[in-house]
Amino acid sequence: MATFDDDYVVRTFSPSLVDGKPDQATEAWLAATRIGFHEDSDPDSVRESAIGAIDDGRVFTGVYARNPVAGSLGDDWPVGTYAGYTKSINVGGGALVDSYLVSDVTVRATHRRRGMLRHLMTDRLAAAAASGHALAALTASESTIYRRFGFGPATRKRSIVIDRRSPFALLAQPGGRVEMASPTELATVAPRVFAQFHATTPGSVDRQGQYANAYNGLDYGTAKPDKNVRAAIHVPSPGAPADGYVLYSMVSDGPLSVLKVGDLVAPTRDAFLGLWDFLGAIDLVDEIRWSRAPVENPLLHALAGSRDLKTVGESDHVWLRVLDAPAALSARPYGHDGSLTLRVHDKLGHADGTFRLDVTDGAGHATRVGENAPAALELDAATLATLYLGGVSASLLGSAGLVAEHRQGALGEATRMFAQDRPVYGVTDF
Ligand SMILES: CC(=O)SCCNC(=O)CCNC(=O)[C@H](O)C(C)(C)COP(=O)(O)OP(=O)(O)OC[C@H]1O[C@@H](n2cnc3c(N)ncnc32)[C@H](O)[C@@H]1OP(=O)(O)O
Repeated sequence: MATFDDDYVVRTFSPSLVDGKPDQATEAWLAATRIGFHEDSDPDSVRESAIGAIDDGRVFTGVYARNPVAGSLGDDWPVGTYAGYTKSINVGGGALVDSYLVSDVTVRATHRRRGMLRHLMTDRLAAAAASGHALAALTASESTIYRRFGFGPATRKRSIVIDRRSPFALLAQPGGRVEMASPTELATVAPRVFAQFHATTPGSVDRQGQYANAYNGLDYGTAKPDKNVRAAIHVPSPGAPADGYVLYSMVSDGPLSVLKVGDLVAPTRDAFLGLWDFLGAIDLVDEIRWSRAPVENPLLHALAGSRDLKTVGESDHVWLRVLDAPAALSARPYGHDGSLTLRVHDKLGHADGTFRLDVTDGAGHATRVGENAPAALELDAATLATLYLGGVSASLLGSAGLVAEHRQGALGEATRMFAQDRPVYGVTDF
């Protein structure tokens, strides 16, 4: 029986431009990912993706058929694609951990279910672990694919709709002031505000280079002027730099006039409430829709008419993967002191073993201990990833049947230890 290597050759390379355009390998790789995600091959989008990928330091991996069928897409078009790069993740208390991000995973329909994803994921995660990454992360197209590779859902997002046909009023008046901003102003404000959000929000993933398009009033994908987008900034006091911003646009949905919140980044209470006060004050709006709302949303509690806010969807957002358990567990701060021994099962091996976590004055120190050391909790690598960030409690994961408690009270202890002092949330799509 033919092996993977008989049929395919795997090439890993850095994307590059020649005379401002993606070189042949880069262009073919990007065009192939667009087939996988049902996106068009607009040359502007392909160029912008290449520029963004270079800015991020992405490494592309392509799987190429050794014997392509005559007349099929060119030999330089991969039948499988995969990208990896490094960005930081806030793991709590302002601790940022450089993590290995996985993106653009596609396998051509004519080559699927032959183990190509498994081959790529196994090989690339091993390389990421060998290069010293303690964590990997991705956002998933489907929720049933990545658990088998040790990824667990770590942050969630909500889609909300606010009925603006009822009066919009906040219970507390925010400080500071909101004004509409020009795209040029936003290009300076947005990266700084996001950096503040990223430094203070557990679960935040640093943003990729292509976000600069949105900050400049351009379409994220094509870098063409986005004529529908509007921007506003929040300023905490006269003359102070802006500490929050929102990008939004108006769309029609049948008879409804809808304000769509595109990107709202507000690291402070006043910025968050001030920007919402502004959005709620815009006339000729029937609904406000926001698809990146936090699960623990202050707006629900801030609204006088809280029933006007409806959650219309919720899903997993960032999936984490622990590649080095002692390093990852030692990197984040903890809400409660204590000691826990965790037995972790990991089919890919990276986080497999028994680990003792000691927390003193909120600082964690984790070490690998002997396989036979008595463990208080037992879980698989995907569940460890979910537990790690603190967005889901150990007790809840225990109730879901994902953590076995071998010492009475250990689930409660882990719940207190892993709790974050701020809601776990992120505003980066990658
Ligand atoms: C991080 C990201 O980029 S998310 C985006 C992922 N890409 C997409 O959704 C684009 C469209 N889909 C595809 O390109 C492909 O179908 C992929 C990448 C999802 C799967 O690629 P394949 O090469 O067919 O997967 P492969 O044959 O290696 O399967 C590996 C395992 O995952 C499972 N699997 C693969 N696809 C799916 C799926 N859609 N749902 C559930 N399980 C799946 C397989 O059953 C197999 O399980 P096993 O090894 O435990 O028996």
